[in-house]
Amino acid sequence: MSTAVQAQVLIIGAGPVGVTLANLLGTYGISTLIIERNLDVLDYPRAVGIDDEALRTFQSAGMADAIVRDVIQNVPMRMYTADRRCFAEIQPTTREFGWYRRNLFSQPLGEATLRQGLQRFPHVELRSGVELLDLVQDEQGVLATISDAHGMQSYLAAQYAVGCDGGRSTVREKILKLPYEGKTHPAKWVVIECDGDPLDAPYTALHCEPQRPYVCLALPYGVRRWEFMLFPGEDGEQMLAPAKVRELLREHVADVDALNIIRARVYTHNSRVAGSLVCGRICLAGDAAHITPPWIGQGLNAGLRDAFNLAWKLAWVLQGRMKPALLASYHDERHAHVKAMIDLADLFGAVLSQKNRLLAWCRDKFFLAIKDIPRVRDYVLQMKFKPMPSFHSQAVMQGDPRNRDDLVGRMFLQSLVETGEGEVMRLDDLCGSRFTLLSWRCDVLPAATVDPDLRRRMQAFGCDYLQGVRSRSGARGVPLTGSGTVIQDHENKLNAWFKEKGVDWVLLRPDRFIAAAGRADDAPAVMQLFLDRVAC
Ligand SMILES: O=C(O)CCc1cccc(O)c1
Repeated sequence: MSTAVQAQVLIIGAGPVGVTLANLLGTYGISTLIIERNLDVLDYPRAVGIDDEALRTFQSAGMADAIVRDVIQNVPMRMYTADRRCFAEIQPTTREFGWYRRNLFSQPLGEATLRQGLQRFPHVELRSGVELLDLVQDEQGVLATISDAHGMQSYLAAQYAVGCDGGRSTVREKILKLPYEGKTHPAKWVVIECDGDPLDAPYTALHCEPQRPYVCLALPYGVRRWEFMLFPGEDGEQMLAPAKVRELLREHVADVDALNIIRARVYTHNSRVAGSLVCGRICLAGDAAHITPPWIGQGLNAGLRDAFNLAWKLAWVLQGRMKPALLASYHDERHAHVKAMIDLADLFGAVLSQKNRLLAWCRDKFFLAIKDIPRVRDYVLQMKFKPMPSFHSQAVMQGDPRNRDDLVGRMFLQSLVETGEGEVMRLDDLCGSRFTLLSWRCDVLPAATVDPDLRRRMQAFGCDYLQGVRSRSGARGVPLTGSGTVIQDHENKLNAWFKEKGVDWVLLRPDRFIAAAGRADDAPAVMQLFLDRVAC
């Protein structure tokens, strides 16, 4: 067996989270090796929901447009009472982060697209048919023992490893021996899919019928999915018999015998999170780190948030820009949010899959009674119940009076901006894989007064300076200049945001979270402080 440093990062598991992480690391210039036990992408859809934060993550990896080609965007979710009246609809109108908030995708197609994305990077390699046998770490790095498809064992060395190896993660269970805290819900569900969608129902429908709660949704390219709850005493495997499957569908389609059923599977809902997401040089992401019931379509999205949060931190540490201790912020920032999402999904599940007829009747009466109260309707319709990440960690600048703590740790909006060359583009595409100091209608780093060493430190840290101005400000045809790169607010959204928040600048991380924010005069001092805290 031979040992060589194979990569800066070793990813175990090439599911959607592992491959997204590899795409992001590839974008940041990090040599990455991703190993996967299976030879191919699994050919059946599991997760279906892709939200706006996930699309923003793909955008950062240069993959959003390719992914969206196979996505149904802006799909509502409706909830129905026991007697089939719609008592709530979720269809957010916001595109605050540049994308629709509720979208449905086909996981096998999405994964194939993400794998194609890896081919852009000579420094990223995917090895399939490879199983992890062991993983050890010391102060220098990690060493994996692997076995290939022929049973040949060898070693792989890397500086960091990330376990993206699913709910039954070897990295979490066998290597790190971490608890997977939470519960497995007692009810099993049968998931059935057919092609040639027989229904005209382009939304996700949650049917809260106590006699058998079920979910019905439309996936890309004419696939229709149903998920039926099973009752105690109903055997999952027996319910997959073709006659049983058609029996489940009989009252939901006109001609059940004409359906082309392409798959039927049994699954259980889990609500679990690993005790820690960072153990020295080994991290966990995706289902290896947490697992969420599907009710609010957040399982995969949570994993993609992990990838976005972790990728730049690994890159900055590996490139010697950021202190390695800052990697701990990955756990701090993700663990709390994941827990909040799981709790919300559990609450949805408990309310919507109520089997007690009296309680279900009370629920329906209650929701029907409040559904037309404008504030309630807006709260549900706009998905305001969704817990948005809000970080308090070492990787954001909290606790300095010159800094706006209430804005720090939240995701910044994304709008269209116009460059000096007149090109209209999404803000994130302009920020690229960097930190961005974005000022609004002022120069917060004027060359005449600001220590040139600060600009040098920012540059070395990987931070650019953009100066935002109102659209069509200045004289017609005269280029706008400043000590930063001047951009125009193409949609007037930055103007509204900065006006409402009352700050003159924000410091954006590569994952588009606000690391610091404040008034013009304070920017140089806060920037110095931030760099003192995080930079090497
Ligand atoms: O977000 C969506 O539209 C789907 C959410 C969902 C709910 C219940 C089951 C499931 O597989 C997905």
